[in-house]
Amino acid sequence: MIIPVTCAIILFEGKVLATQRSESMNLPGLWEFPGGKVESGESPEDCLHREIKEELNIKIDLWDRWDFSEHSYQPGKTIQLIPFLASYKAGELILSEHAAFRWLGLSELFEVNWAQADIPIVQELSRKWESIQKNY
Ligand SMILES: Nc1nc2c([nH]c(=O)n2[C@H]2C[C@H](O)[C@@H](COP(=O)(O)OP(=O)(O)OP(=O)(O)O)O2)c(=O)[nH]1
Repeated sequence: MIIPVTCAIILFEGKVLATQRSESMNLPGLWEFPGGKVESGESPEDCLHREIKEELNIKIDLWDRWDFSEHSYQPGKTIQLIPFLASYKAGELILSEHAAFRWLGLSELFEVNWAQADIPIVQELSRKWESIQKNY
């Protein structure tokens, strides 16, 4: 089974938002880009706007969609993580599900314990960091 999950790489003032999964979530304590499972009939973009509003109470603008990263945490169940580059638009950040958040700069990207599926995305972000900062 492949489970499509969207996530937002949210940029603001030269940093990127990372959120820590709480004890009530799967993969507790691990860090991720916020987002969630795509519901049936929903576009990845609509899913991301909905999840970000629910989880963080903020609005974002979506930019590029990046290639997905796949990881199987359990046999027979593969997470297909679909990343979108995004920027913070409006609203006060209030966590409703996560345990914590951090705005990370380039040198801090690997300070947190990322969920496995996120690691290739964080590596890509690190490689593209300078050009991304020029464009967004
Ligand atoms: N949102 C998100 N989930 C991720 C990331 N990396 C990663 O492995 N995952 C995994 C954790 C979960 O197994 C799954 C997403 O499920 P979720 O629990 O966040 O999504 P959801 O709120 O729609 O799910 P549910 O509680 O309604 O079942 O994908 C990531 O960067 N962001």
